[in-house]
Amino acid sequence: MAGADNPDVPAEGGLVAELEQMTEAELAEHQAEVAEAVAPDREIQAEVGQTLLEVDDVTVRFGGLVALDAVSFSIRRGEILGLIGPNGAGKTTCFNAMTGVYRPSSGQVRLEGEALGKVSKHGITQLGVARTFQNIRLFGEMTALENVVVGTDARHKTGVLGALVRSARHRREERDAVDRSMALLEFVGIADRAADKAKNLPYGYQRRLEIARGLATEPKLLCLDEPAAGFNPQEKEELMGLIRKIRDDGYTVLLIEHDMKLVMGVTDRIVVLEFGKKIAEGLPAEIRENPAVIAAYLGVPDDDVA
Ligand SMILES: Nc1ncnc2c1ncn2[C@@H]1O[C@H](COP(=O)(O)OP(=O)(O)OP(=O)(O)O)[C@@H](O)[C@H]1O
Repeated sequence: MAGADNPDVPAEGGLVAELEQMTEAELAEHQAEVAEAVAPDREIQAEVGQTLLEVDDVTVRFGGLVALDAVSFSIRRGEILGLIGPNGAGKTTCFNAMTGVYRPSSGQVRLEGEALGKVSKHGITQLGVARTFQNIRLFGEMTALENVVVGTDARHKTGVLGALVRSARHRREERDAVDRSMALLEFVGIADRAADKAKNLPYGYQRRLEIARGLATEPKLLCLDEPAAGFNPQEKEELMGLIRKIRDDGYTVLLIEHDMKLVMGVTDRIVVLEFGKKIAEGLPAEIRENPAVIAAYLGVPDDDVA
């Protein structure tokens, strides 16, 4: 496995120094190579705008509490969809119903037309839905690079036997995984700390590492649960740039976020939940003017809104 002694991992600062010495043309070519490595599945771009995932009349109950009440919406390929609503509105429950953590009490979630009701959490990841968590969940004792390499496992084709005998395919997959993981770390802007243990990374780096790990599974849909929590305004600005870059690289993104400015600034469309029900759906400009949304947020300070 990759690690501090692995020759594939550049020495701290090595990559940054290398990039600084490149001409503009070399840098552009290098960035195109990184983008290609990050999203190898280019065909997804051809289908931008088609429905990727449908939440169809989904209800989730916890005993007597209806956390999600007959909610329906679609996520289209190539868009950044914002899922917002006051505290307790049902956003995380919706994420959990989409990613197999909870099973809907009724209704269906479908990915590319395939019902996910009986698919395991791992199976849903393999079908192409990745997520990050409100509370960061990294392998603290592993390096940043190793955390991302682990994420690529969802795509490996070699079975246990192939891995045990270290077949040629297994070795190639391992090499490709390290290369792609390095490209992902560079893509999210933390390649200079690839060899550091995750637990020793600054908070903002850990959040970016979670995103890199999600992208490592080559998801059709990347779900981000409050990725800007705890960020200062400049970090939020940079995160918005990264989320746009992910979308521009061909991915589809679902975003739960508490910061209204960030949500309005980065999303293509927004779905609003309140008390488990969908109360609005539309373009950011429409949502901002929507009377039901304004009423739902009345009295909620600007930076506590999502
Ligand atoms: N596992 C659970 N068991 C019981 N009730 C739950 C569970 N998960 C969520 N709930 C309840 O369901 C409702 C919706 O919660 P959810 O966490 O989905 O809201 P949210 O919009 O993500 O809120 P926040 O912005 O505070 O994270 C809340 O009333 C919550 O207390």
